[in-house]
Amino acid sequence: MDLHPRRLLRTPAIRLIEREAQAALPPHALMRRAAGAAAAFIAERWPGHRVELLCGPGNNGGDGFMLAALLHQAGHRVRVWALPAGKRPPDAEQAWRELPAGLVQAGEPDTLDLPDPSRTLVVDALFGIGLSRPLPEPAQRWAAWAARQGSSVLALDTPSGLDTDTGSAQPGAVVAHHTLTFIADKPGLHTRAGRDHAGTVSVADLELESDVGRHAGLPHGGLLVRQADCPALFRPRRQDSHKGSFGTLAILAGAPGMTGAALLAARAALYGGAGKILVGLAEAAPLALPCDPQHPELMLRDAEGLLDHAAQLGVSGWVAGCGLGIDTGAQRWLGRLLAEAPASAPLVLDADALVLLGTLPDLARTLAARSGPAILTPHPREAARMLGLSTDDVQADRIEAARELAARYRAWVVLKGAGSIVCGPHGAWSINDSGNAGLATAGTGDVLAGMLGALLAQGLDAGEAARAGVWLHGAAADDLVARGTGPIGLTASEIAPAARDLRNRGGH
Ligand SMILES: NC(=O)C1=CN([C@@H]2O[C@H](COP(=O)(O)OP(=O)(O)OC[C@H]3O[C@@H](n4cnc5c(N)ncnc54)[C@H](OP(=O)(O)O)[C@@H]3O)[C@@H](O)[C@H]2O)[C@@H](O)CC1
Ligand SMILES: [K+]
Repeated sequence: MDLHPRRLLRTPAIRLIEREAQAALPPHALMRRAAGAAAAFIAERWPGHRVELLCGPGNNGGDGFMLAALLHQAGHRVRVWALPAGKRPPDAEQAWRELPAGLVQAGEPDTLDLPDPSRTLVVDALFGIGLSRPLPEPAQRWAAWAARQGSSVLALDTPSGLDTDTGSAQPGAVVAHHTLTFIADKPGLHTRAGRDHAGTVSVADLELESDVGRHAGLPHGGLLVRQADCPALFRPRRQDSHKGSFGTLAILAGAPGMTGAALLAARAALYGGAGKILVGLAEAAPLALPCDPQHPELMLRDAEGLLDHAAQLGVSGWVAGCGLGIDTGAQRWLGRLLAEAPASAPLVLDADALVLLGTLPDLARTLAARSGPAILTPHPREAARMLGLSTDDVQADRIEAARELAARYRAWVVLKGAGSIVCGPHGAWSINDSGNAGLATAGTGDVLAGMLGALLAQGLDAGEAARAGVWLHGAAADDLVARGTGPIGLTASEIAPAARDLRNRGGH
């Protein structure tokens, strides 16, 4: 069930595969496979548990009925709570008819308390990918009841009320600890509210793996980024190497009062393995801070001086924007960077650089016309400003927002937030699987930008660097949380050393 690579499919692709399979297979075969996979999943993880099944009016409810029959046969104590249904679809109707007598309960579960919650599993089979309206009552009440009981909650296909394409959750949507999703994994289980509602996601491919492969193309197919997708992070270094082997990264950042942003990015690049790091602070020489006392390895310059001498200094990659400011100086320096940096030097553009790109069409045109690769790292508000949308519009479909930005700027885009989206200039998208709420603190974006710059300087191509950098950033935060350093009070400065340790250890 732990498929690799983990493909993510949006509903049109899932529905297409479902239709083709329905046409090729005997009636009800697909639902039998779904229920069989769920029964095996439960037998392995919750042997001997009582099972409370909450079943809806459509085929998701049908999965629940078939599962109830299988669990009953296997000796579990099973109760079925069914939402009122008009005319059920044929598969669900068949499953309803096959239910052994005595399993369906009269009344509603939320009038009861479970006698032995730790030995009970609640299965959410209320709604799946067919829910096109707000989650109705009493489903919302049943979802709240399930959460109150303290039992494990397993969602079939998706937590009811969660949009598997976008990760938007309806009010009252089920919060599951585990989701067993059918045919293929789905993007909405991993981004936005999906991360809070779906819990651990496993896939039952219903023996349709090759069909998934055929329908996994754009625009509806993407990938989940996990450790196994980032081998470049863990490649051993050759003994026969020197600092020139790992690139010279230049960082244009840190207006007066924002020097910290520049240092966070630069230190992250250092821990990220860049060979040499130059920081061009957004101020006139002489610098207020000539050296980073904590990391004297970093070479501090003024922005203008760094741009003037970049070629002689052998700069092989750039990060720009962290605390850069948006005044005329910042505009000029970013303009120079976009026009002068050779195509061989990839760029990471973050924070104020994105504000400037969104407000100055000349800069945007210069970027789109560049032949060298660039990675843009907006959070949803920055993405909204660049697209002329509201933040809610961006969040309503994060994948499409990332695709639109990537196409517009002909760049790689990392749309940050729970389940960051990584999208290439031709629209190929993936969703990062690592990270936690501890990252919602000042400076973590600067750290990500520095880490991405370091990976580019070490020769990863832009797509590989974007996926691996975002995964590493989140995975380091996950490691810190596992050690008790967060999520509350996790600081941005702690991420880069944790990421270094993780890489040298060979991963989780
Ligand atoms: N995809 C696959 O390959 C496989 C799919 N399988 C399973 O089927 C699931 C999709 O099933 P599904 O399309 O039937 O929709 P489902 O998500 O169950 O629920 C929405 C339905 O409820 C109806 N509805 C009625 N009253 C309503 C009310 N008051 N409030 C809201 N809705 C109400 C609603 O009617 P509508 O809004 O369209 O009028 C709609 O028809 C899928 O997730 C998976 O679990 C597996 O069996 C095997 C392989
Ligand atoms: K469900």
